[in-house]
Amino acid sequence: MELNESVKGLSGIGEKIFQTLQKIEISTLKDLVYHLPRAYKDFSHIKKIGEARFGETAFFEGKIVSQPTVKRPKRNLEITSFQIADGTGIAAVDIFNQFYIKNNLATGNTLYIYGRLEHRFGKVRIAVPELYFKKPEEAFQPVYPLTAGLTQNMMRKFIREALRVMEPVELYSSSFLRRYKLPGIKAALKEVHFPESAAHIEKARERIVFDELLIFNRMLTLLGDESRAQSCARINECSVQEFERSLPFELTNAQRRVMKEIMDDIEGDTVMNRLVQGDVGSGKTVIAFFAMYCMRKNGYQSVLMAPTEILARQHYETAVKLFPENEVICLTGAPNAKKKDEMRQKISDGSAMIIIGTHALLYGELSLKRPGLVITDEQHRFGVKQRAALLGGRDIHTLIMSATPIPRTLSLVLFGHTDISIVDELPPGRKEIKTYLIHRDKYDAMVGFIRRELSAGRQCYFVCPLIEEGEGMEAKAAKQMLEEIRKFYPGSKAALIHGKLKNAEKQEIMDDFSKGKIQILVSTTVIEVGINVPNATAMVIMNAERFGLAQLHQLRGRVGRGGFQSYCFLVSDHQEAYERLRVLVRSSDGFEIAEKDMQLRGCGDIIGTRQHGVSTLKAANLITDVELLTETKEILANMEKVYPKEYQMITEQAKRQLAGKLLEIALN
Ligand SMILES: Nc1ncnc2c1ncn2[C@@H]1O[C@H](COP(=O)(O)OP(=O)(O)OP(=O)(O)O)[C@@H](O)[C@H]1O
Repeated sequence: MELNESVKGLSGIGEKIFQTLQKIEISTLKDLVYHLPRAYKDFSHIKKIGEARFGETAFFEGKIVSQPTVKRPKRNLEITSFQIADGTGIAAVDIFNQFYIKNNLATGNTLYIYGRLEHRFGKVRIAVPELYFKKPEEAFQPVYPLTAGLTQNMMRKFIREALRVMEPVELYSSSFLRRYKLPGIKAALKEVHFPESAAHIEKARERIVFDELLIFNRMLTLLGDESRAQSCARINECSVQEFERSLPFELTNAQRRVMKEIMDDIEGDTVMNRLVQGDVGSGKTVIAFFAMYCMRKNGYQSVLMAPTEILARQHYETAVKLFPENEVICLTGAPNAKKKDEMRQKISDGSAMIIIGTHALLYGELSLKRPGLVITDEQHRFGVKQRAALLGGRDIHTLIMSATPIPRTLSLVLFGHTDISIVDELPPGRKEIKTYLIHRDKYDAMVGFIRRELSAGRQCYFVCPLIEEGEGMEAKAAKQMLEEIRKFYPGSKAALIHGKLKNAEKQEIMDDFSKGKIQILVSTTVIEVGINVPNATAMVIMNAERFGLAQLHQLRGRVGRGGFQSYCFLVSDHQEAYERLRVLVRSSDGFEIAEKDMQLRGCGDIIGTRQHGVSTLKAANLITDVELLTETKEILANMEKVYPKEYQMITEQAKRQLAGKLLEIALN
């Protein structure tokens, strides 16, 4: 069978199981054999009770030394207890409701138990025990990520069967495999699922990660490597000093440096392709506006693509302060058809110089008279070239703004073909945001503290997390929060903003909040990126344990944007999350926090990868596999010459995955 055939052809997979498998993104044989174990049970080594550490999960062998006793503390619950000994120690074992096993237990029988050794209530015990009457044949048993309706046994059976009937495609020649000390793909897939030894697992996983990262690197070069086009825009008249005179503040040195870098780019002969990274509140927006200012000064139009409508509006408000109002256009909300036509007209006849909108609105709709620059955010960079082309040609400058700090080692790989500017300085007068972990006992004190902030004229945010069960629930939780808050602070005006509201409603609430007509904004995470209300000084994040650190840092960055001392309260009753959350209490450095977050949770959320582009990585972790990431990047650099056939194969794979991604983005 072929790799991309449906798993439906496998024995045991009918329509119902097929649908269940799809929930964990398995439709084809390829998906199935690349559904890798998240752990292995190690049966290769029998651990002695006397030698295992408490807390260690291991495989034990012992004889039953006490007559099993049965208790029924509740209806439907039966606990069978006994002890085993192996010459080095004795451990107690409890099993629940496993009637079949219970009947086979007798003093003197030998048992194999896989479980966690614990010391509780004065006794050594084996917790979560799995009992075997015979030693399992395999040395390691894979443990797969599952969903309801699937069992480990089923997965093992399906994967074994898939490996038997299909022939994986080998991307490399034997000399390539020898050169990089890699096992063949067939062996690697077999070993990653049904390994003979720990060393085999490591080798097999490395091969699979190697492929993923090589293809990933190729995807990045495909996105970035077309030799830089000649720039169409002739820019020679712009000055940082002159721009600065139109601002209400002095620029920081970092801002000036980055603006200078942009100027050098756009005054050159080839198009700019630059990423601006900076921590929350470091003042990236003004840098974007400087680039637009240069374009306008030289008669070219700029397009600013914002990730949300609220942000597009906010940028519009800033833009009209810096540019003549009739030259700025904001394509958000649903202006009536006549207005829309007028806007299109102004864009195509060149009287609109600054065009702001969301990605969706700007996609494929416009024809610009003199396009010069497209500014987008980091999450939407995949496909930005395609969009630039739609807006009028590939010789347009692009500037990418990153709202998420990405650790340097990683950004060098991810953005290897993009120039990077870092805004590594905050505007003067910013005070560190004081961050506290709030347990239920302290909640009232926090409520009182915020009351004082409100009476001093400040504003605050209360953020409720997205609740898994669906958006309806999310809105409900936030609504309850709003009621509660109105009771807490009867003298202040509070409003609720969430994703289900109409854009015009959202906009009105945001406007009222930024003008100070509303003092308390209760919100789901719609406020996450970019919102800028300098008078807001307190950020309360409910159920903080549900958020990633990088996301919390972004949320926290909504306060502390003016000169006032600001506060962030992470409300959580989940003590087990405190260690992770303390990273935020200790650090205000977005780069450090992002790195920690990636180590703890993988990279998905950080670079917006789950939705946008890198979800092709299943086995690889961009932080822990960073060495292999760099190595594959180096291999790729010479591969076309030395291993042209392999290069071809990798390129095809990369193109196929990229096409899928771009389609996904276009449809979003
Ligand atoms: N040099 C400066 N001096 C004083 N204030 C500044 C300076 N640069 C920017 N600001 C102000 O700092 C605030 C934050 O700037 P901006 O919104 O550009 O941050 P950002 O880097 O985009 O942050 P985020 O990623 O959180 O959206 C704004 O109110 C802006 O007007």
